[in-house]
Amino acid sequence: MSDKPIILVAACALADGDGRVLLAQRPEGKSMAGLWEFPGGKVESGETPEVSLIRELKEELGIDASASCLAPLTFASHSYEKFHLLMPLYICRKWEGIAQPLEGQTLKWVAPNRMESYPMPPADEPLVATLRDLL
Ligand SMILES: Nc1nc2c([nH]c(=O)n2[C@H]2C[C@H](O)[C@@H](COP(=O)(O)OP(=O)(O)OP(=O)(O)O)O2)c(=O)[nH]1
Repeated sequence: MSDKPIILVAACALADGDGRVLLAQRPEGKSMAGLWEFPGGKVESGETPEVSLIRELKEELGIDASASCLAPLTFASHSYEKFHLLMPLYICRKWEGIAQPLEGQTLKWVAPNRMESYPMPPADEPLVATLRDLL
């Protein structure tokens, strides 16, 4: 049993033609500031994870993705102090536009075997191996 709320966050590994993935560094002032994460965010009421992710990719990066280009990859299930995070991670290899840091974040295209140089939230650490196997 857990009395923590389950927070649903949809996230995406955007993968370029060289097998690199886009990481975003959480800005100062946010929880877990300075850590590198996959773009995405909380699924809001009335949204599917895919609709939420398409909205977040537009808001955070200015790119257009379609649901048909979001493939389920893996997920994180991790207990933080105040909530339990359930985070489906999609992979997307095709989108329109060029990713830009529209919300004060720093962006970096990183090969999965170099991700240990980019500290990530604890929930994300087990996900990196799946990316390394795939890309
Ligand atoms: N987008 C994203 N969020 C992640 C990842 N790993 C991880 O633990 N998270 C957590 C951080 C946040 O607590 C939550 C995402 O919330 P959010 O993106 O909608 O909101 P936020 O950054 O303003 O977060 P917060 O201030 O409410 O903590 O999921 C990840 O790889 N990508």
